[in-house]
Amino acid sequence: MKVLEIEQITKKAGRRTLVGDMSFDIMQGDVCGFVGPNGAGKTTLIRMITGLIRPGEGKIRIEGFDVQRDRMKALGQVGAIVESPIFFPYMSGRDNLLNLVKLHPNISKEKRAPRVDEVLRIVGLEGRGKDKVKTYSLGMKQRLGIAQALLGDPKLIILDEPANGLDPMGIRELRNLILELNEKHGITFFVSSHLLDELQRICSRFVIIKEGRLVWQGTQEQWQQMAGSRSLEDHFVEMMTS
Ligand SMILES: Nc1ncnc2c1ncn2[C@@H]1O[C@H](COP(=O)(O)OP(=O)(O)OP(=O)(O)O)[C@@H](O)[C@H]1O
Repeated sequence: MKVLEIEQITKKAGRRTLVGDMSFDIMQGDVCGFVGPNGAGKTTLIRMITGLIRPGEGKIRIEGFDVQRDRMKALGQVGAIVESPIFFPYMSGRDNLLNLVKLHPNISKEKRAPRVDEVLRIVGLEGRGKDKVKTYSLGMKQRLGIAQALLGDPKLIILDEPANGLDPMGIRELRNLILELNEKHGITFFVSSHLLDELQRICSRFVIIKEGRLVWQGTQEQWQQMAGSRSLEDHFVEMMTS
C-alpha cells in the first residue's frame, strides 16, 4: 500500500530548477530516510508534500489523495514538523496542544482533551504537560512537536532534520520514539537528515537526491550491498561527488 506517491514533480524558481522530474513512492510501514547535500531540494519537496508550496508540475498523493485536488483529505493523513515547531513559551505544553487540536475538524469538542492527553502520553510528556514550554529542553520541545503531529492520527509523519541541535540523549529519545510509533502504531515516516549514522539505525529505505534530482532509492540492505565494504557515509560522499 502506497502512503506517499511523488510523481514527476518539478519546481522552479525563475529559471532555476529546485526539484526536477522527481518520482518515488513510500510504502506503508516504511521509515524512509531522505538525504542529499545542503541545497539539494529536500525542504522544497517536503514543503510541497505538506501543501505549503505548489509543485510546478507533477502530482503528489497521500493515501491516494491528490494534495492539490483533495487537499484536506490528503493533508489530513499527514503530521509534519517542517520548521522547528513554534509553541507559545508561556503556555503549558498541554494548553498549546489544546489550542492546536481545535484545527482538527474531525476531533469533536469532547474528544479534544482526551486526545491531547493521549498524545502527551505517547511521546512520554504526560508528567510535564502542565509545565510551561519555556521550561522544556529542546528534546522535549521536539517531542511536543511530534505530539502535535500525532493529534490528527496521521498515517504518515514527515520530519525535516528533526535531530538538529539535539544532544545525544535527545537524539536517542527521538530515535526510540520514531521506532515505537512505527512499530506499535504503524506510522510511516519520511525523515530528512544529514546524520547518516543515525538514519542507518532507524530507516528501512532511503531516497537520495542531489541538485533537485533523484539519485537513488531503495532499501537499506540494497544500499549496504551497493556500498560493499565502504561505510554508507563514504559511499554517499562518492555518489555526491561523482
Ligand atoms: N523560493 C526560492 N527561490 C529561489 N531559490 C530557492 C527558493 N527556495 C529554495 N531555494 C533554493 O533551492 C535550493 C534547495 O533548497 P532546499 O532548502 O530545498 O534544500 P535542502 O536540501 O533542504 O538543503 P539543507 O540540507 O541545507 O536544508 C537551495 O539552493 C535554495 O537556496
